[in-house]
Amino acid sequence: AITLTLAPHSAIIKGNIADMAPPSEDCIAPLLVQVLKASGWRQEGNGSDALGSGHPAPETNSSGKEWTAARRLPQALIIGVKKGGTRALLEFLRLHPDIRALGSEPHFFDRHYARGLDWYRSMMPKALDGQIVMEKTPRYFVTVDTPARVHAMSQDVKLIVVVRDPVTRAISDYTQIISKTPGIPSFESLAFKNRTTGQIDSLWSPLWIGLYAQHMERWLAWFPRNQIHLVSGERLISDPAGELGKVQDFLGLQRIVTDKHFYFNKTKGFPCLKKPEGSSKPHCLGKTKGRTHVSIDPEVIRKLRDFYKPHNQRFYQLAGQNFGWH
Ligand SMILES: Nc1ncnc2c1ncn2[C@@H]1O[C@H](COP(=O)(O)OS(=O)(=O)O)[C@@H](OP(=O)(O)O)[C@H]1O
Repeated sequence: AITLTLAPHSAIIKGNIADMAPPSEDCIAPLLVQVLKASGWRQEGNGSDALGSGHPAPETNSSGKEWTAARRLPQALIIGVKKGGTRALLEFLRLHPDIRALGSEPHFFDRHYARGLDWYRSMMPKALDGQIVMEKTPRYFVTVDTPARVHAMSQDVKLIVVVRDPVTRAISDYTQIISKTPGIPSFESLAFKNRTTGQIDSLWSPLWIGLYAQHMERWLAWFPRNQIHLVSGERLISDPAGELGKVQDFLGLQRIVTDKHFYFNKTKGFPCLKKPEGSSKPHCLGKTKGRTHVSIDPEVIRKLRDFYKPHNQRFYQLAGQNFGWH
């Protein structure tokens, strides 16, 4: 819980709201958040959210509105895709004062579902009334049971998917895999069932994850299209503020994260934050984000592009937009 020490002029907050003339309670909740922020209160949850001590009963005023931060289940999830740019999106969204995001990936719906919703809630950062709680676990997008499980938690949850050219995504994925397990077979030998006939192994995880239409259809069996927002991984790099603007609209938030927050770091080759949350120094994502990919035979890339063409077309139709992957 947060202890409030407020100047006398803010005694309004301690009083009985119901007894008071305007400003109305609805005006005061955001006001309180502003007061808290102005007084240096920071959001927690920079990736170190440990298994919490449960969720304390939040204090309420006479009208039942919560004044202290409490742990709540997420109202928005970044469900994928792996290597799409999910970390960048989450870190950029954290700049928004109305978002409280868990820094680590909880993998609740795919790995830890048996621990139950109370466990999941206890993992979340504390949030004030009106703030949106969210987390990202890119594997959710491709795990078969996840849409039904997410739906069982909330029918209204907002879902975000960052998608990226599946060929580039697969190479990015493999680059990470080989960095963790050096000596594994080459990309080429894993991507093909038979290199001579050119038959592709679509069940190899780095390729299978890129079958976006197939995964999207599973989500659409549980959630309406307008509850799923697609972010272009390519535009998240070329125009982060533009993509962030659309995500904030989707979440029903004011556009507070704008081009003022980003600069393009030429050395890194990616957009970075001028001032990330809780810091005054510019900040780029870590070394594992935006790394040099293993080089792949151009002929293999051409074959993969041919393979994905019909899948991408089907995905564009489901998405109602063309992501321009050729
Ligand atoms: N601003 C910024 N800085 C650095 N990297 C950025 C940024 N925006 C998007 N990206 C792209 O994010 C890719 C990693 O995606 P994810 O964070 O989804 O990866 S993971 O699934 O969590 O491992 C990562 O993939 P690689 O380039 O293959 O490393 C980046 O291309």
